[in-house]
Amino acid sequence: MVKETYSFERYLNVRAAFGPHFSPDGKKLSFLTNITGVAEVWSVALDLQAATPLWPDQLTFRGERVSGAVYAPHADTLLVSGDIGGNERAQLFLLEADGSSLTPLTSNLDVMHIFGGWSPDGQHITYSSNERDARYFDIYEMEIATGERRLLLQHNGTNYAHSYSPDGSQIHLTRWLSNTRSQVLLVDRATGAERALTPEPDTEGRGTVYQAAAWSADGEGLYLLSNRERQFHSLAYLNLSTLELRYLSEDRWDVELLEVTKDGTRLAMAVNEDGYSTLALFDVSQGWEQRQALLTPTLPRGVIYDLTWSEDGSRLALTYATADDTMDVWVWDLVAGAIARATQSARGGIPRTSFVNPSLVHYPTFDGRQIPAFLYLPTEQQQKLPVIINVHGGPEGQARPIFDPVTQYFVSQGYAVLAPNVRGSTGYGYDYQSLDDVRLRMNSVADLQHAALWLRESGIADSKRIVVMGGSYGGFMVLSAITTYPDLWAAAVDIVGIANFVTFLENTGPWRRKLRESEYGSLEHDREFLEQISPIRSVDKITAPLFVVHGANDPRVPVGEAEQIVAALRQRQVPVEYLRFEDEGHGLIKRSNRLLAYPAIARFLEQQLHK
Ligand SMILES: CSCC[C@H](NC=O)C(=O)N[C@@H](C)C(=O)O
Repeated sequence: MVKETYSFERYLNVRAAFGPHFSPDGKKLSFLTNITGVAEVWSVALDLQAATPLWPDQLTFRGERVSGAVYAPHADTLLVSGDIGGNERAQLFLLEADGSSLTPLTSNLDVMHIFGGWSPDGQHITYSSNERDARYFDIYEMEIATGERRLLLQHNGTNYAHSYSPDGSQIHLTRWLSNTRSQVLLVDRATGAERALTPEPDTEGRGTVYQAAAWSADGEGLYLLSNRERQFHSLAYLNLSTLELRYLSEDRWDVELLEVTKDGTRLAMAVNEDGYSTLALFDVSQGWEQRQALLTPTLPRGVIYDLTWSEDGSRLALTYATADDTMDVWVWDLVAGAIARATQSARGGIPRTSFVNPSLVHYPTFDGRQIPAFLYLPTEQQQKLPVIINVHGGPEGQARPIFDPVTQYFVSQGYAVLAPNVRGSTGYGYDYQSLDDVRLRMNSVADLQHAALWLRESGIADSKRIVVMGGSYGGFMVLSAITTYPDLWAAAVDIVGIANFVTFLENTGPWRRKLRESEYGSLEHDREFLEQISPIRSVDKITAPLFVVHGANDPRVPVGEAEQIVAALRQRQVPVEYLRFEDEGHGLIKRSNRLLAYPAIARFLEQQLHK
């Protein structure tokens, strides 16, 4: 039987739903979905006994990305965050839960507003913003009824508001010195006094991260995740009186998500085990030592993106995806012991059975390490294939077995796709994540070289048809790979990538420069090294045809990075195609733009690999 193949457009029309939040009465679930081409807020009535979910309602019609929606604690309204044109300058809105109105709460379109949480009485919200100084995030509070806001905590650093204490008197925030050094603090709403709950981050030596804190019901402590003196982020309890941090879980892998019910009796956590998520639920009503493991749903191996409890703690919503099925919102009913798929995102009319799951492989690299990677193989042929090495961004990031329509399309076209977690990736411990820092940068690019060598030696790859593709930091990796190891690649695809570390650090959003210098090196101390390893410096080495995509509004990797590499290559007669999108930022989030870019990339690769 001839295998049915589907156009790229069909794959790019696979929808996704994510970011759930229960209404206070638990009868509705809001979520984000890109059904209309970009993420908007929808809601669905919850009748988990219904054989199929009830029809959802669309609540926002911005035509621009919504990045979050959170119900107020005692009203049928939601706090919605969204930006314009991918510029990440998120604004805050108040949405009536029937979709009848979307009222802007912030109006300065030049600054970022990052929602933290609702006050327990629903009268206020806390958020962080760089309104005072583009380089720094301060903590603000706004009275919803009047729109009046006040600067609660001013600090020349990166402060993110997270939540109010159960009694509403304190706001919990984290302060970030770098990507690996943070601190937990409280700010008193009445006095504005800040109280450090964990030590001020060291500027030297090993960093420590504290994150994802959840209040205990009595407000006496915070459950949180930390890697203090550990390789992996582990569950811990911070006593607010003594400031003692007590680990509650062993660190075999990163605990990546943590949510506690409002009454503090139930705790949900997700663990990232070699890229796959496992869920654990506990009754902690008698304290952690007397915890009781609760029944968890049986789900196929995949990735949990977020967790949220219903007000009464009887249900847990989670966004879940597997490599062979799109992201959707599931609801676990702890009373009924039943799991239900609350959203049913369309798969572009493509049978789920045609999507493939990867295998987790490990390949040897230059220093004897084994690099973990997810390998997707076409079902028919599995040798001497065209291969795409798809490099994740970050570098603090991780390739995981999630649904990616671009990967699935290329596999359906007979490509193998390898998604490596080169050194510097998260998910494998502090030391592994540090193996690419600053002067070690090019070792991670060498891991890409060895991925290509392994694919050739294992017979999977046709050595003349190996492509390297990547976005953001992954785009840097692409450009670095084709300048450093030019003979390996038949073609390359750079999406919002860094071409020049000096101009990138000079021009990236001022609020992120210091944080990113901790990963890459600083303009003050490492300029010469950064110039030396910047791909723009070695454009003369490039022979691989290159496809470049960038968003004009990119606040992270300015579009000038793409312009530089394209201009340089056009002077050298290297085949280069370039798509610049005026209504996008750090990546393509609008389906209309994805429908232009990705089929063009596929045609480009077809041309270059079969010329
Ligand atoms: C974890 S912070 C940076 C993640 C982001 N994603 C893509 O790689 C990013 O912007 N990375 C690069 C470009 C950066 O360091 O700014």
